[in-house]
Order: sequence, then C-alpha cells, then structure tokens
Amino acid sequence: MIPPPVVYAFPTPAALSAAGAKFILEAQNKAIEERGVFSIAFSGGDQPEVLSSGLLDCEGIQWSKWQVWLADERLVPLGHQESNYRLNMDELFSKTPINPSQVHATNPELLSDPDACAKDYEARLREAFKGNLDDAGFPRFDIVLIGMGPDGHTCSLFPSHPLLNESSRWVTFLTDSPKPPPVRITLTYPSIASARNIVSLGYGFDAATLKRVLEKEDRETGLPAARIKSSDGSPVLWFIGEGSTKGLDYPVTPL
Ligand SMILES: O=C1O[C@H](COP(=O)(O)O)[C@@H](O)[C@H](O)[C@H]1O
Repeated sequence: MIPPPVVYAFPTPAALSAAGAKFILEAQNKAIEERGVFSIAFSGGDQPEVLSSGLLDCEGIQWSKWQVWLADERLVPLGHQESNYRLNMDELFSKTPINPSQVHATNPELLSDPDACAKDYEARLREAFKGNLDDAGFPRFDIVLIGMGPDGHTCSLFPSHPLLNESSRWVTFLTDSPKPPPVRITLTYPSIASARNIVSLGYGFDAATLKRVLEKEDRETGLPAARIKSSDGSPVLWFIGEGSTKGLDYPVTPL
C-alpha cells in the first residue's frame, strides 16, 4: 500500500524556505553521520530561489560535504537562461562556499547527443553512488527535490510521455518536451523512488493541478507528479505555499 503524500503549507516564501532548510539540515546531518557525504538532487522552477534564503541563513549546513545533482536539465549551454544548472548556481550555490565541482552539471560537450549526455550523467551517478544503492540497484539520494508544472509534469516527466514507463535507466532523455526547450535529460521514476526522502518543493504550484494530483489522480497511471512514490514506503512530502492549497480538500499537516 502506497502511503498518502504529506502536505505542509506556508504563508510566505520565507517561511517555506526556513522550513525546507531545516528539513534539509536534518537529512544532511543524518547522511553525514552515516556516510560522510550528503547527496541531493535539485529541480528548476522557483525552487532554488525559494530555498536560497533559508539555506543561506541556516546554521550547520556543511557545504563541503554536499554533492548536488540535477533532477532534470534542459540541454542548452550551461550559461543559458533556460539551464537548470545556471538557475541553481545563480539563485543559490554561487552564494555559498560550495566548490562548483560539487554541483554536477551535464557534460557541455554532449549537448547535441542527448542519449550520450543522459548516459554520461548516469555513469557519473553510478560512480558516486557505489555502495549506496537500493535492493533494485537504484541510487539512494538523501533527498530528491522535485517540482511540478501546471500540466502536472515533474522533473522532465511529462503527461502521457513514454518515458513514464522507463524502468531500467537511472537517467534518460527526451527530444520532444511539450514545454520548451524540447531536449532534456531527467531522472527516471525508479531513480526518484529510491531516494531516502522525496520532497516536492515550490511556492507557486498551480492550485487546480495540485488538487487534481492529490485528490483525483491515480497513483499508478495519473499525472506524472501524482505517480511519484518511494520504494521504501515513506510518503512523498510537499512543501508548498498556502496559495497552492486554495480549494484543496486534502489534509494539510501542521509543522
Ligand atoms: O521544466 C521544468 O519544470 C518543472 C516545474 O517548473 P515550473 O517552472 O513549470 O514551475 C521543474 O521542476 C523542472 O526542474 C523544470 O525543468
């Protein structure tokens, strides 16, 4: 039985940021104690900007122990306006003491070969996650931070796309994203599911889409964001803005 998602809602981006940072800090401390390293995947959207103030103000973040991966990336030059790497660097990591080599960008030399780019990113993940896999052989990120677009996509997993059925690759690619830019790589469902914590975090999620995802969509066949689940039976957590709960009949958990 898949546990239902747990939703936390916040009145301001600053409150969401502080609570998200506290959650990340606790996961970081546990990861460092157990494995000496903290592995986290970030998405795009408003997420890096929302988390920035909370993480920058949070005492106890051990930036030197972080390994940061991208939950998905658009295959554009790394400095491009549409790059999730650029977004995460500009909004967050360039303001921290993290060494840029700890933030794992896609290989810019493989921009024109998305399959090779996805395979290269997966190979680097496989090297980094040696000895840190689940029973099915997928990577155990400490946290995968996902987002959600107004169409219900998450990472670069789009509604009705064949990639939703990918069951063996850790990272795959698409050349027909309905949201531009069209060429992207993304973590697959099993790579997300194997994370120790899956957190959907953003301040501006569309309220009608969230209502559909939480209340109406089938968790096996519904919108991509509704199908996210953990392979170890822990619930997917949602850290969102109160505005996204407008019209929601799903329980919001006090934090
Ligand atoms: O394209 C993407 O979209 C999702 C959601 O972001 P939004 O801007 O539509 O709110 C994001 O999580 C993902 O990383 C990004 O590549």
